[in-house]
Amino acid sequence: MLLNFFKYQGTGNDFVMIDNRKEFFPKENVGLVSFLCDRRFGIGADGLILLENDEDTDFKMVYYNSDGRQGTMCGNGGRCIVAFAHYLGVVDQNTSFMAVDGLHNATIANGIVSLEMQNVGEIKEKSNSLFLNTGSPHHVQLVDGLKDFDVRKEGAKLRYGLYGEKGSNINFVDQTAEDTFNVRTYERGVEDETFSCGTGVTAVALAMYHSGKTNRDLVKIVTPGGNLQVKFRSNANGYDQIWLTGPAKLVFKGEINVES
Ligand SMILES: N[C@@H](CCC[C@H](N)C(=O)O)C(=O)O
Repeated sequence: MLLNFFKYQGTGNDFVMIDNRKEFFPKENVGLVSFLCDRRFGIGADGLILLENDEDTDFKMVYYNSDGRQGTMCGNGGRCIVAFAHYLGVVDQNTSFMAVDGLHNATIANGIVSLEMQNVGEIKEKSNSLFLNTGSPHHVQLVDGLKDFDVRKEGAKLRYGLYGEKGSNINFVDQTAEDTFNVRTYERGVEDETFSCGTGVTAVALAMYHSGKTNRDLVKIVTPGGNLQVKFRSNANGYDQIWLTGPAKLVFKGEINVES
């Protein structure tokens, strides 16, 4: 059987997109999803996303990590699915859609997507790191020499060692200006460094503000795959009006032979 797909990337975090409004995709087939994400035998991606109908919003986002399992929220994937929905004519410039962590508002203009993230409450402070949930769990740690840091090795150590079977995504950070941070992320479910992680850079911006490293509510993030911005409002309970902004692009589309 030939399966139609679209390939998107948001600051180098790449996704196979499938229009599943007709509900044909076998959603519990872990092997199929990991095959489609495989960079040698399949299309190649950090994750796979289904665009589905939703009763109350413009569409529903169903996200899988490249290991084939459904993941928690994906910020870059959320931005890419807005670009995909716009391409399909499902949405215009403003949209709201449903994801695993709830409702998201978003806007798209000239290939730049801004995505509103869920409010964040507690930020846990540990000895040399912070931990928070921005739709997905994130460990945030400042390091020296980020450029040459072994993100895969050190990320895997913390992902399993500190957070057990359930794990966490692990972000390593270097501050380069009052409002600017370089970030490299080890992603759970990909089990490797990715070029960028949307929920991860959101976590970094909030964690850096929380720990006093910056007093800006608009933080610039540089990832190996490109630049993102995170804007937010601090309130008595944590943070709200959190917006993640950056490019999201269609790379190619095609059809792939899937054994049936
Ligand atoms: N790449 C994503 C993060 C995806 C979630 C993560 N891998 C998990 O399931 O924990 C992003 O852009 O946020």
